[in-house]
Amino acid sequence: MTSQRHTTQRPGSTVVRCRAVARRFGSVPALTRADLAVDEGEILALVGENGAGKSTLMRIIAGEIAADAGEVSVDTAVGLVRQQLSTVPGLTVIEQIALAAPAGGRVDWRRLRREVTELMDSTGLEVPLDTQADRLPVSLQQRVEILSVIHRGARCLLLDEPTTYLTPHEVDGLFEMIRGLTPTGVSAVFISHKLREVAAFCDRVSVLARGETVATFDEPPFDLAELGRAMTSKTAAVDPGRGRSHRGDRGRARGDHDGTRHNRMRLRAGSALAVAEGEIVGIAGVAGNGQDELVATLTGLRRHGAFAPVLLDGRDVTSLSPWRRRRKGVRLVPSNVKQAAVAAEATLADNLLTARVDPRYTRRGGWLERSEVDERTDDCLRDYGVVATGHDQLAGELSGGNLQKFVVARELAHDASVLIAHEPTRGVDFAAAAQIRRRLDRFAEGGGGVVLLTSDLDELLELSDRVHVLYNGDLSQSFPAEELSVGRLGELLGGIDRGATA
Ligand SMILES: Nc1ncnc2c1ncn2[C@@H]1O[C@H](COP(=O)(O)OP(=O)(O)OP(=O)(O)O)[C@@H](O)[C@H]1O
Repeated sequence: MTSQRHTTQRPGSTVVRCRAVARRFGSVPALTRADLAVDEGEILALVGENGAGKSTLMRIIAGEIAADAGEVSVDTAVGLVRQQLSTVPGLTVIEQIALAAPAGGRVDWRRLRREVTELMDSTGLEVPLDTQADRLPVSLQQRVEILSVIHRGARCLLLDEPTTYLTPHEVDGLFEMIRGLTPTGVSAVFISHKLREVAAFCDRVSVLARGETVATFDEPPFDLAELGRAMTSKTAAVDPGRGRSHRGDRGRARGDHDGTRHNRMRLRAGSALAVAEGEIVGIAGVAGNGQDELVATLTGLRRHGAFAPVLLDGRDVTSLSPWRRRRKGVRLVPSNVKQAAVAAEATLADNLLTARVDPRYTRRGGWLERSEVDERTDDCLRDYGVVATGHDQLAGELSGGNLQKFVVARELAHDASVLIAHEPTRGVDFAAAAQIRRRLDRFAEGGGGVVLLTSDLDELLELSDRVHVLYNGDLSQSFPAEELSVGRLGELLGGIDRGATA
């Protein structure tokens, strides 16, 4: 497809320009012909399916990696907020920001603190400056990165999915702040899979598909359907099964196993949370209200008294290690897949192997059946449409969304009985998100139990049978999902009228 660009006269000079940029990683062509122009004072959205090359283009503009071909000119100070967090273990937030600050002699801590406090006031992005950054929930770590880049004096912000961990309120705050800066000539490139955010906040949209710029939309309002079509224009047909499933229909299908809902398999935290076979139990809550603690307690990573004991199949498994729980079928999609679910330097096949306990992988005598592992890995990649070269590719080389799909595939593969899914569609494009939702649904229909923690309220209501609200470390009673709406959930999330806590 030829690149389409409808130019209009815009004020402000162009501060970043890329023409016909190409870049390969080994045999993988990440970019084939990317064009991009960012003008002073504008917010440009960069959209595209998982693996389209968005992050690669940002890394080239930021000077982290070089292009193989094409022209790149950058006439301003750019600051990249990466998809993957770069929190340095052991440092406090203010130390982390000092580390990223422009070099030059000793740090004037007083001044730094004053500047960052002012920045927090003006952006509404609050963080505790004296807390160790790696102990903060990922949502706050993301805020630290954004503050750090702005504090460093970047005039063109390259924001690679900066809103994945932010609440809608924080997203509003972030854009209000950037809008406040644009009259002074600051510009931003904003990568997001949430087209609603793109439509609400951006001046222009550039679309990448399979490494090539296929369209640029210059005038809001943007036609989201047309945007979606441009994004998928170079890939196979979008899955026709996309769209909402209906809880009622699904419930009936599940009940039809044999007319009853089995309680054979249960995971239970205290008396509050119980997940039966065939059930998806949603946990709603603003990040930082105890989600990480709940997930850690359910999976055995840590024990938080408020949620223990944990029962599986009616037996107390509170003292079982995460590994032994895995052997009993408890699986996890963590909220930060890249850091917590894979070894980036290992191949996908090795990542499948180390995460699973499967007798099929060993011959008699304990020898590893390598070809079986490789085949299973390729099955996962194929089933979930993961863009990868094959089982031998290193996990760290996958794009963010493709890695997410791989981890969901791995965790849901055979022998899973309970899945703890924490933001399972984070960072994936809309077609892949719909596919992951269908897989969760199908897993439940097949008798699995799912604990779903997601900040996407539509997703929560679409998938869950019942919903608990987590607020300030307390789980509410559960509400049947069909009695809830996004508006009602919003009230519950804010702690208004939460119903009795269990
Ligand atoms: N360091 C690397 N080594 C090998 N392949 C890579 C590397 N970085 C990126 N790729 C590949 O380049 C392609 C583009 O990746 P990129 O991360 O730019 O996509 P993206 O559009 O940002 O995707 P997402 O929306 O999933 O974040 C992918 O196929 C990816 O696997």
